[in-house]
Amino acid sequence: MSEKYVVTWDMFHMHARKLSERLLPASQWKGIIAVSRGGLFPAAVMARELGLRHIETVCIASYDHDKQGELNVLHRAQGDGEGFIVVDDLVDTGNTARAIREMYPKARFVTVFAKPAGASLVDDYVVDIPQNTWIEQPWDMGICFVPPLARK
Ligand SMILES: O=P(O)(O)OC[C@H]1O[C@H](OP(=O)(O)OP(=O)(O)O)[C@H](O)[C@@H]1O
Ligand SMILES: Nc1nc2[nH]cnc2c(=O)[nH]1
Ligand SMILES: [Mg+2]
Repeated sequence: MSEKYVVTWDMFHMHARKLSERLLPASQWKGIIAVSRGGLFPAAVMARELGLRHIETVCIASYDHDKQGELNVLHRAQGDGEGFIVVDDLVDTGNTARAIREMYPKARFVTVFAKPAGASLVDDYVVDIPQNTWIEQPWDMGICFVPPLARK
């Protein structure tokens, strides 16, 4: 990926709240299925905003840092997703989203960020990101010292 898009906690929170707003009224949902691990972050914000307390997970591993391998489903919430919101932090190639759609055909599947290759696979998302751009999520970063420009 040639470009980088840095996401702060504040911005992530704001986007996740916006996504929640579009899922009103909350009474139509039984709960949330978070695509772990990335989806756990928006799921927590959405659960709070929508007053939902039934949270399930589908645990998928595929990326080793920025290289994607085979999808490995370690755990999956039961059912076809009816009445549930399935949330992931982002859709990139769409490989994860395709697997999720097959597992939960009746769920509403949403993400915070979407790149063009996967955008059509989700029912809704908040932020468009170019395909050549790596999204640096706040939970993968830390605050660190930056040396002054005029360092001796
Ligand atoms: O559209 P794709 O190309 O499939 O990529 C999207 C997936 O990649 C990341 O998860 P990852 O597999 O890195 O695991 P993590 O959520 O545990 O960090 C992200 O959270 C999505 O789930
Ligand atoms: N953090 C992060 N994980 C990803 N998994 C697939 N694409 C991305 C991305 O752009 N950023
Ligand atoms: Mg993920």
